[in-house]
Amino acid sequence: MGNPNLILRIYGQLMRSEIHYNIVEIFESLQGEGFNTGMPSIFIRFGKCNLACPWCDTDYNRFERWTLDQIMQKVRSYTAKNIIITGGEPTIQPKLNVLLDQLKAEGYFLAIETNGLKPVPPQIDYIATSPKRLYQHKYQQRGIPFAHEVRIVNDGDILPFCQQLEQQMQADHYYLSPREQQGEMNLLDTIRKLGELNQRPEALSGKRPKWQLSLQTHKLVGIE
Ligand SMILES: Nc1nc2[nH]cc(C(=O)O)c2c(=O)[nH]1
Ligand code: SF4
Ligand SMILES: [Mg+2]
Repeated sequence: MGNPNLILRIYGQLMRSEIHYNIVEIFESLQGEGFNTGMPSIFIRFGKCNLACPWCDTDYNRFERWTLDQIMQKVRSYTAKNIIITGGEPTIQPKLNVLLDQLKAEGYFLAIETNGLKPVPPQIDYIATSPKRLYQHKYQQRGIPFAHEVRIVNDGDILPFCQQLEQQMQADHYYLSPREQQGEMNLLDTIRKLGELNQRPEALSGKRPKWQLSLQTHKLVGIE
């Protein structure tokens, strides 16, 4: 009879080589947004999304099928130790756990960019979430309860949504970002709204968080 451990290992490897992921792109760049702006990072961008925001900047339905080993080889060819799992919406990717286990086993720090409607896998070290005002009703029903940072895009009458999120989501940092549409950024309107949020008596007295500006700096400087 063969060695049962060896058989299990070979079986495990065969199973893993069968797993495919929907990948839009994998690249190395600097985190462009939020608290970790400037951090060298490997971006793994998954296909598909459970929302359809009109100003979305990602062609998330243009993806290819990659095996776990293909992803790992690409990741190992870069130098950064921070991985940003993004999309599309990465939390709806089947078998994400298997890939995250492998990345963790190889010592990577795992950050995620999620719209915050689905639970975040436990392997993730850093959660950045960008809930969407247009789907406000979904966040009232469900939504993750904690994130390291919340980033809201200023796409209209955003203040009630910001206040809703402060109540329902605990976070270390709260950011408002301008919306970019057809190359136009509503920056003046965004800083005015930051002022409104931060001059509320509850914010001034520390009972409500302070909101800060987050820009997509990678677009401003023309990197990926
Ligand atoms: N440089 C850079 N930083 C980013 N942070 C979040 C990104 C995203 O598309 O999720 C992104 C991106 O696409 N590029
Ligand atoms: S949640 Fe993000 S990826 Fe999905 S449609 Fe909205 S902006 Fe695009
Ligand atoms: Mg992007």
